[in-house]
Amino acid sequence: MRPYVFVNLAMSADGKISTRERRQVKISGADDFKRVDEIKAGSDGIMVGIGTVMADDPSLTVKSPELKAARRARGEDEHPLRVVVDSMARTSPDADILCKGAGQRVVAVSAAAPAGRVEALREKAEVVVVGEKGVDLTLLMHELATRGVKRLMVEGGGTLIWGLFKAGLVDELITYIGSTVIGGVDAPTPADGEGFVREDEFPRLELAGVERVDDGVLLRWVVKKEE
Ligand SMILES: NC(=O)c1ccc[n+]([C@@H]2O[C@H](COP(=O)([O-])OP(=O)(O)OC[C@H]3O[C@@H](n4cnc5c(N)ncnc54)[C@H](O)[C@@H]3O)[C@@H](O)[C@H]2O)c1
Ligand SMILES: Nc1nc(=O)c(N)c(NC[C@H](O)[C@H](O)[C@H](O)COP(=O)(O)O)[nH]1
Repeated sequence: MRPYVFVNLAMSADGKISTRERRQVKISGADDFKRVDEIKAGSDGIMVGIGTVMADDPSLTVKSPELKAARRARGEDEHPLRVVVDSMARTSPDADILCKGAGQRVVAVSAAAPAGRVEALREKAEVVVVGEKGVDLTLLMHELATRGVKRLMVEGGGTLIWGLFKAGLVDELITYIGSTVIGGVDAPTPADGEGFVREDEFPRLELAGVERVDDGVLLRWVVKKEE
């Protein structure tokens, strides 16, 4: 049992999700940011890796007052459960994702995480220990499902997204391609990590949607399940 997992990201026309210095770049236009807020508000959980927390310090909160009111009217927290995948418990207890906005947080760590840092995080979030060195994403998904997460939005970054594909945990990939060029051989891309090598490892996608949004293109793929 696991949540339905959909990845939502923005990348430049040349396939980068931020600069080589991992500084966040505004790739989405106003309409796409509005769309992102809507799908965030329709999710039970939203997940990022520690690399994204260190680079962007995102709060991952729902921005629209109407969408927050609608969540409250459904008896839900204003913001989805926020999840950080963070093997070594490097998330700062002062991070926006742990401090901004009401709602539940889970920080997923590995058994190798230093006890002191884990304890410091317990003040601000539920800490879930899954995995020996890295976070066991399959076990984490089961943990999130037991907490009522049915629809999980994954924002990134590239290392986490590849890890989720590698574990066969992605159901849908939504990519916004914005009208800018970032460049940089070391700039992050939507799927970083080790990467697949053999063609028979490549996840196969079925194109489910193509839409012009702002000055870019929104592509939606459904991940084909292994026969
Ligand atoms: N444009 C976008 O839509 C978008 C969205 C999110 C992040 N970003 C960018 O992505 C960059 C961060 O990406 P990143 O790759 O450095 O870090 P990340 O956010 O993907 O976090 C990866 C880290 O998570 C931890 N982790 C633990 N278990 C793991 C597992 N099983 N699989 C994978 N990771 C695991 C590891 O410490 C790993 O280094 C930033 O520059 C940020 O701006 C862009
Ligand atoms: N959809 C999208 N378009 C972009 O142009 C861009 N740069 C991101 N980047 C993802 C980033 O990690 C978080 O979405 C923001 O950091 C949100 O942060 P807040 O919740 O507003 O604090 N995402």
